[in-house]
Amino acid sequence: MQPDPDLAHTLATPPLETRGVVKAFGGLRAVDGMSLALQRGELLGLIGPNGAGKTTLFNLLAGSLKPDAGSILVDGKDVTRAGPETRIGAGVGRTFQIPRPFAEMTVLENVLTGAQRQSGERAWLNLVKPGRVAAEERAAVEKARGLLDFVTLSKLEHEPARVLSGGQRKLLELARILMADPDTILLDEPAAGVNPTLLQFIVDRVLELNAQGVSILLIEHNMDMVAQLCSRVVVMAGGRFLAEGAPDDVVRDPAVVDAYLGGVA
Ligand SMILES: Nc1ncnc2c1ncn2[C@@H]1O[C@H](COP(=O)(O)OP(=O)(O)OP(=O)(O)O)[C@@H](O)[C@H]1O
Repeated sequence: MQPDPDLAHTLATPPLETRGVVKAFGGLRAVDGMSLALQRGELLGLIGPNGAGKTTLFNLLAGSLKPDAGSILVDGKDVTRAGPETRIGAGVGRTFQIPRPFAEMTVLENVLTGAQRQSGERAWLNLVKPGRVAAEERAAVEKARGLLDFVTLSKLEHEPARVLSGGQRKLLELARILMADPDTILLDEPAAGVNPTLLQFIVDRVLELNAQGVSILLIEHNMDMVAQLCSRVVVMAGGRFLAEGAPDDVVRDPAVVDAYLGGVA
């Protein structure tokens, strides 16, 4: 059988890439010419000391910030000027270091907010084709329930999100972004503030998503978790690329050790 050139091209194109991206806040270059490519199906770690620019880079990748220079590509297409909705539509999902669910909405309703725009939001269609809208809503609820099952929050579906612990909020957020069927996920510190049992569960879910083919970029300070999940990590310091390699190797790299001790700023 002949190899499919389109498929080969798709597989070789990084799902997410930055080229020379710069973002300054006043005089501070939080991200300073950063280039990075996530490979398809990869689970890549992004580490670096506090203030290295990791979260700012995530905000640029997710479209909530626009870079001052450089470009951002999703599946090889330039999305530098596109907003967050377009990035979600292009298959990029993002979680936050501190998730903020809608506290008074139920757990199930929170997951449903991750669904992409549906016919029901178009009032005219609701009037002329109410059956189609109702069927879409039923399908969305079914999908949301399946995702709550995946993150083991099913028993809490009718509870308001405010009752959830910090770790459960992270799982809820994961379920919410999965509603949009992302090909690529940006995970911002999934381990922070999570108890060890839940942490292992989150690790397992992340591995399962990756095994299903989802490409993942992970910011994490917990190096045990990074070592469990990632075969490659990129180190940022002072807004710039500092090093990359296997987790065990980069933590021994003198430049990386120096950056964590405050040598690079
Ligand atoms: N909105 C903003 N306005 C001004 N400065 C900002 C803003 N966001 C981030 N910064 C600054 O940019 C730098 C990079 O911050 P960023 O949060 O991206 O780092 P980080 O690597 O994610 O750090 P941490 O590991 O502590 O979360 C820091 O000096 C921070 O104070």
